[in-house]
Amino acid sequence: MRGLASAPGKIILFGEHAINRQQAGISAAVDRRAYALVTLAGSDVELVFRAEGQRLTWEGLGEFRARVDALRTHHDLYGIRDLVRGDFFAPAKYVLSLLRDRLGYDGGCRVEWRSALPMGSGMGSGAAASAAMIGAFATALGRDLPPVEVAHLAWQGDILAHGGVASALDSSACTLGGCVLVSTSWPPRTLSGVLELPIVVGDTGVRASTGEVNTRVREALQSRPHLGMLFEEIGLLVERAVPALERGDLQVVGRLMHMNHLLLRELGVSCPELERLVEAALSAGAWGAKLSGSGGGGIMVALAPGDRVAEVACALEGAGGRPMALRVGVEGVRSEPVELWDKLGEEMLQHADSER
Ligand SMILES: C[C@@](O)(CCO)CC(=O)[O-]
Repeated sequence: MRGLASAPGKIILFGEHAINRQQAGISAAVDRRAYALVTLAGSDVELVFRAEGQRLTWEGLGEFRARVDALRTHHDLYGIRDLVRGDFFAPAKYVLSLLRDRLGYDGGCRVEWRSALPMGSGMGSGAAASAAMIGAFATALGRDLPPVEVAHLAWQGDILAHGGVASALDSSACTLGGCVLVSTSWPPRTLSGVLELPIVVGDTGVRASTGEVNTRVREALQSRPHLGMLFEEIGLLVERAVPALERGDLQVVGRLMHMNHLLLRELGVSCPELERLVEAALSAGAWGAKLSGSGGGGIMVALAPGDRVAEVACALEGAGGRPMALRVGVEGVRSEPVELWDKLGEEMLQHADSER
C-alpha cells in the first residue's frame, strides 16, 4: 500500500523570533512543495532523502523518542541541539513515532521525500517534509487526519529541528495553507482576503540552520537582556498588520514589514547579504521588505505594487540574490495521485503547483 502527499513551503510576514517569546506572528504558504511517498511493507522503518538513508525498528524509534522526551522534560536545549546536529532524520523520526501511536500502525514502512524547498533557507523545508509525511502515511492507511492535528504533529518535528523551542509558524502555514495568524492560543487562525499578495522572494543563497540562529538569539538575550524589548515591539506590529492585511491596505502592510525587519536587524539576525537585498527591493519601489525565517541568511520577502514586481525582482538579482516569483496563500497539505511521484523531476518540483 502506498500513499503520496505534498505540503507547501512558507514565508513569514511578521513575527519570527518574537513568536517564541509570547508574541503572535503571521506566516503564509507558498507554491513550492515537499512531497513524501509512504510505502507500507515489511517490518522495519526506512527513511530516504536524496543520498541519505536510515533503517531502524519501531523499538529503536521508541527509544529515540524517549531520549528526546527526557531532554524536553528537562528543557535541555543544548542536549536537543547536539542530538539533532548529528542526525538529519531526527525530526522525522520523532514525528513518525508520535504518528505511529496516533494511527495505531506498527508494520514496516518506507518514507521517501522529494522537495522543491531549499534547506536552511527559511522556507519551512522541515515543516513541509513532516506535514507531507503525515499526510502520506494517513493516505496509505486510508485514514483522514484533521489538518489542525497534522499541523500539531508537524510542529513537534520543528521543535527538534529548531533546537528545542519552536513556534507553530512554519508547521501551520505548511499544513493549513493560506495565510495564518499564530498566537499563544491553539489553533492558529486563517486570515481572510490575503491570497493575492504581490510578494517577491529573494534568496541570498546563504544557508543557516534555524536551530543555530535560535541558539545565538538565546545567548544574545542572556548577555543583553534589554534586547527582549524588541519582541514586544514586533508584537505590536503584528497587531497592526492583521487588520491592514484583512482590509487589503498593502502600503501599510509593507511599511510594517520593514519596521519588523529593522527590529530583527537590531536583534542581530540579519546579515550583509540580506541587507543588500532588502535595500535593493526598497530602492526599486517595494512598499516594504524584510528577512523571512530565522535569518542569518536564507530568504527575504518584499511587498511591492503590482507594476513594480518585475523591477523589484530585477533589483534583487542585481544585488546578488535569486528572485523567485511565488504564489502566496496556496493550498496546504494534500493527498496526491501516487503516479505523480515518478514525474517529480527537478523541473516539475520547481513548478509543481503552476503545472497542476
Ligand atoms: C525563528 C523562528 O521564529 C522562525 C523559523 O521559521 C523560529 C520558530 O518560529 O520556531
